[in-house]
Amino acid sequence: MATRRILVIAGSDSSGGAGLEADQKVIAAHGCYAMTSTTALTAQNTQGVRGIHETPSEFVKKQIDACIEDVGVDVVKTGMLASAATIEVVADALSRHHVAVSVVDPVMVSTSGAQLLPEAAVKTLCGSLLPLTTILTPNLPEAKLLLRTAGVAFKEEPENVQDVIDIAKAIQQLGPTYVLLKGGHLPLTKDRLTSKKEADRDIVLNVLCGNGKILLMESKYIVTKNTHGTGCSLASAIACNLASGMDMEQAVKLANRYVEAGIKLSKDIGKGSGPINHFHSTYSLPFAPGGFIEYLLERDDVREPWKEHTEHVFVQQMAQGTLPLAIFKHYLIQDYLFLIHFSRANALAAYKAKTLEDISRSAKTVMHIQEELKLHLEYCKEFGIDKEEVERNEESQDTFDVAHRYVLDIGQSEDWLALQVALLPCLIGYGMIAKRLYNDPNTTREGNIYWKWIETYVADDYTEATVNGSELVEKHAVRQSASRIDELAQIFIHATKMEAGFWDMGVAGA
Ligand SMILES: Cc1ncc(COP(=O)(O)O)c(N)n1
Repeated sequence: MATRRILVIAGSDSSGGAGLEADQKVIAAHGCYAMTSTTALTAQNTQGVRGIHETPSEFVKKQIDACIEDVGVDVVKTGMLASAATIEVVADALSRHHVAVSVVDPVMVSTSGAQLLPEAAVKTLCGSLLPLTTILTPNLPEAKLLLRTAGVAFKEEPENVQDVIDIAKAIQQLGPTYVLLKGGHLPLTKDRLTSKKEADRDIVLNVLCGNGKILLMESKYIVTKNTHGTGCSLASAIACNLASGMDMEQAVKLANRYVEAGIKLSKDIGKGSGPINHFHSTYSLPFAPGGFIEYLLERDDVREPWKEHTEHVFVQQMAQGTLPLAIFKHYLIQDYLFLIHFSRANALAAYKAKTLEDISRSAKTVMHIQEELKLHLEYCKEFGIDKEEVERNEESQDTFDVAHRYVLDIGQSEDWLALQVALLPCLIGYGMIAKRLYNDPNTTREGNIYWKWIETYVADDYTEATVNGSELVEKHAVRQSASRIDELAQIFIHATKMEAGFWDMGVAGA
């Protein structure tokens, strides 16, 4: 999907819960691209507004033009506009740049009671901006102020649903294509009536009016102090949904649910009315794309088992050439048998893969292992072990048995990626061991009968296989959830311990 660009024209809330700070969080959480034109700075926190520093209107215009003339824009969202002059600038910009969709949150007074738009500017808002607005999102106090300013008669104290609908309709007459009248300031009773009693509050009713239709959206009234910036967040969520191509009803319904969950899942921040949780459905992975394996190896719970696997005494003795030959021979035979099981596991991975590309990759690995097995037999010959002897040997029924059963069990009970991760410690482990020993000046080269083993696993052939396998895992890792990544890490740890166990078996088994 093309990048969806949202230009926010609003004030900054230094405490990050409302204003363009909230807008940008919402936009990021929706996967859209946010640009800003800052109308004012506020010194603000969850308890109140301490000061307002207005941006000169000409500068607001400069920011808008700079963004749209270069990046372009899909939806403009406005919040605190601070002055009549800035409202004129915004209205002029919407016309000049032929902005197709605009979401206007008529911010006038903050929840904490600070005046964010002078009363005198409300007239300008009605006259200049509302006729250009795609959707206006007033709360009830804002709606009343708009109607009073426009000189429209309405029922000041709505008592039931119809009264609220009438207000929404009256606002729509002022020019916006759609009006979303937010009912958070007037929770209704179970019977959809107004009540002065706190205990009767049960339902929040939002009314969407436009396109000749009225849509009533109800949600449960939530008792919470964390509502700072809900209006800003709702309008931004609508802007994102519209930019994504949704129709108005769907955009508003989804945005309502987004904010509702944000209120429910908010954490107390600050001493006053805290912000909603903007990222309740955004789970970021602990690694950048392509960095899954590196992340795994750096994890606290992986480092120790990984070291036990890759720096095992068996490996160190190979490097020094001091590993008893009988132990190595036993290992060679067991490794041959292991490779057969490793092929089976890869064949199972081919079966579990969803695309032909991934099936082919696993099949290629099986073919690769077949070649490796031939080389392995030749290698065995050098140590005086012939094919018959290798095949006469039974698998040891100890750790080794447990090790390949574990991989195959993961393969059967879990998904394709889990199986790939279970195979990973063997695949990349051998490559990393060999590379380290190959580059270590302390490794004995002259006369070391195990030097060839090291060379085998730094050779292009094997390196290619590890790159192939790693890329495959990386490609799929970025599509997982954070909690799944944790589960995969546990599988990796277990499989790594099995690899270390394989070396243990080598040392003990001969
Ligand atoms: C910069 C800025 N913009 C908007 C609001 C309204 O948010 P709320 O109604 O939650 O106080 C605000 N407090 N500050």
